[in-house]
Amino acid sequence: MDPCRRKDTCSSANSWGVVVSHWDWEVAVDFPSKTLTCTATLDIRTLTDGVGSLILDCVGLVVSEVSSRESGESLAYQVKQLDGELTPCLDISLPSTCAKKGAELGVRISYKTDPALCAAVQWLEPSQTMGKKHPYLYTQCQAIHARSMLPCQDTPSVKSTFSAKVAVACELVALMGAERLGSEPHASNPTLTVFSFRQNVPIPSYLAALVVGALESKRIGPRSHVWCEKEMVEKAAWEFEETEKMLSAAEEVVGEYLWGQYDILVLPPSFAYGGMENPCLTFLSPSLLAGDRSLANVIAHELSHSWTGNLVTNENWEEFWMNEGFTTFLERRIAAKVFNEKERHLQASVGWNQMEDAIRSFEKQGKAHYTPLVPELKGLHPDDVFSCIPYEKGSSFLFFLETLLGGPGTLDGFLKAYIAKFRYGTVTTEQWKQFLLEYFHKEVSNGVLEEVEWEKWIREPGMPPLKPMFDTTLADASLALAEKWAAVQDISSTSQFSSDDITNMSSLALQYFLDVLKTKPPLSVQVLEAMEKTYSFNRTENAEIKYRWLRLCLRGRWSASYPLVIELLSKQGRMKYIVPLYRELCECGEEAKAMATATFTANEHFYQMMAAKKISDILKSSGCF
Ligand SMILES: CC/C=C\C/C=C\C[C@@H](O)/C=C/C=C/C=C\[C@@H](O)CCCC(=O)O
Ligand SMILES: [Zn+2]
Repeated sequence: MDPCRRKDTCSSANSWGVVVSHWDWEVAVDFPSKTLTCTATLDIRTLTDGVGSLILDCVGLVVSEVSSRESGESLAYQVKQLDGELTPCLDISLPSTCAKKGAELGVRISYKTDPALCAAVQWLEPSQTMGKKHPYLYTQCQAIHARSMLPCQDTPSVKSTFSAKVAVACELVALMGAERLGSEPHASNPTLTVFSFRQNVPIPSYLAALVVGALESKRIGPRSHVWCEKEMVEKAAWEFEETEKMLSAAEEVVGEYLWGQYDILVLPPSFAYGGMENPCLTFLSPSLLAGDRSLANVIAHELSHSWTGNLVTNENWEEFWMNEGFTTFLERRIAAKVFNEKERHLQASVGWNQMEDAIRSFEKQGKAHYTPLVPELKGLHPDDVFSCIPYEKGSSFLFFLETLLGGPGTLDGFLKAYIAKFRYGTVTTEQWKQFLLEYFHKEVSNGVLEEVEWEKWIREPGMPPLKPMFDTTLADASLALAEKWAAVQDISSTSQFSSDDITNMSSLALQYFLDVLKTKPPLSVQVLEAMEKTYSFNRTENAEIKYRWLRLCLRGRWSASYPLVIELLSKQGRMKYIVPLYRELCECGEEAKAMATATFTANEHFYQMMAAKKISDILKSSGCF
């Protein structure tokens, strides 16, 4: 093993000795049994002499046969759990023809997924869809769930191309994060249609993505469609109409878009994330459909991953900020181009406050070791460590470097060169730093970067060593208003407020306002009532505002807000909202805890598996069960 190459602590694969360069996937989707019946043929190549086996990550896969594509011979295999590894693996004995470095083989694996263990796939009943007639499934593989639907080297350090054929009932449509090659009737079963796909850009396993449902599409740009159930198509097409503008802005900064199509899929509300950057087909939560395009920055974020993350990929999950910090930075460079520089600064300020909240929350839970930009993950599941910290600390770090190097836009040339150098491969913080220091060698010799406390930014837990100078023009009014509300002593003084206070505030400025209030002592029930009367936050359609508002209500123990919290928790599976709301609800006393438990029990199967696990952990640690 290359001693400079750090082992991915989240994968058992022997990818130091053998790599999968392409996988071909044949899938039959069976809704009644909630299983995928598959054959995966992996093209492997040995990297050293004497590799006797292919070790793949594998969770709950019921393997029926493994054979060589070339000879048809069966290959011996064993599913086992290696000491110190997070999940089981499939150990396949390789034939003697693979003994030498550079040997190639097609390894064919027939298997079924296990509905109880397949965290990658969410199966929805027709009743859980908008149309109510057809079932639906979608996948979420990041960080390490691909192994529950595909035996693979489930580490971002390995990238492969793939091809796939997916058989589904005739009335359904299958899509993957790939080029769509078309569909045809199944050769022997007239009730099935087979959809074909190909991804020619090598991708890590976490970007494998599949969706099946009664999907329709509408074109929203020269290289973009929006896909969803037909009931939502028009609304989604309007909300995300500015996609092409954002794509073009990104291309100005980081170079040509290399993936062909950039489509968007709007999922049912159980989807646990705001968005997922699946190649060629971004997956989005319907919580972004605010009706006023105010949450479309998530599109800027997801499409930015087409460069930072999907082309240049974090080498392992400890390096997650190489995906997310860079993407958040690029997302905001797009905001500066499409809107203006001040908007970019407001986004960064809101992000900074979110990061502070996440860091304080981990510290309170005794998990400060989750807060460095590059945390140590040995023995930890990436889902547990996930937060906005790599996004915001990472983006703030880049922002700070940009300030030292000359201000807005001065990193753009560097970013383009960085993408060109590392594209189709992976990267570590150390490689990035070396490349940055070489690229800016003149500035370095002039001492411009001398004040950077690299180790503090990169390795130390807690808040970064300094806060970059964000312009506060668009935040000032929110801050002043929050200070006024926080200062209310006598309820009669709330007559100074009126709905005009917020008429000219953007959705983001309102988020800033509510975030500042969250850092203050809890508002009293009377003050919360007055605020509701003045601003009608209970009725907002904007999910970012709603969840912030409800958190304030819970902190103020306003029991009249509990039904609204329960309603959100029952309709929405996005973890960014439901995890903090469950946590806060559990702090509101025994009655609220009972409500939280009942809500979870009723919705456990609506939530994605990892979301359900996270919430169940919160309830357990709160003594709910
Ligand atoms: C340093 C952290 C270590 C590992 C984390 C890696 C992966 C975490 C895993 O839980 C998956 C994350 C998937 C994220 C997908 C999309 C996000 O960008 C959405 C952000 C939250 C939201 O807006 O809803
Ligand atoms: Zn992202």
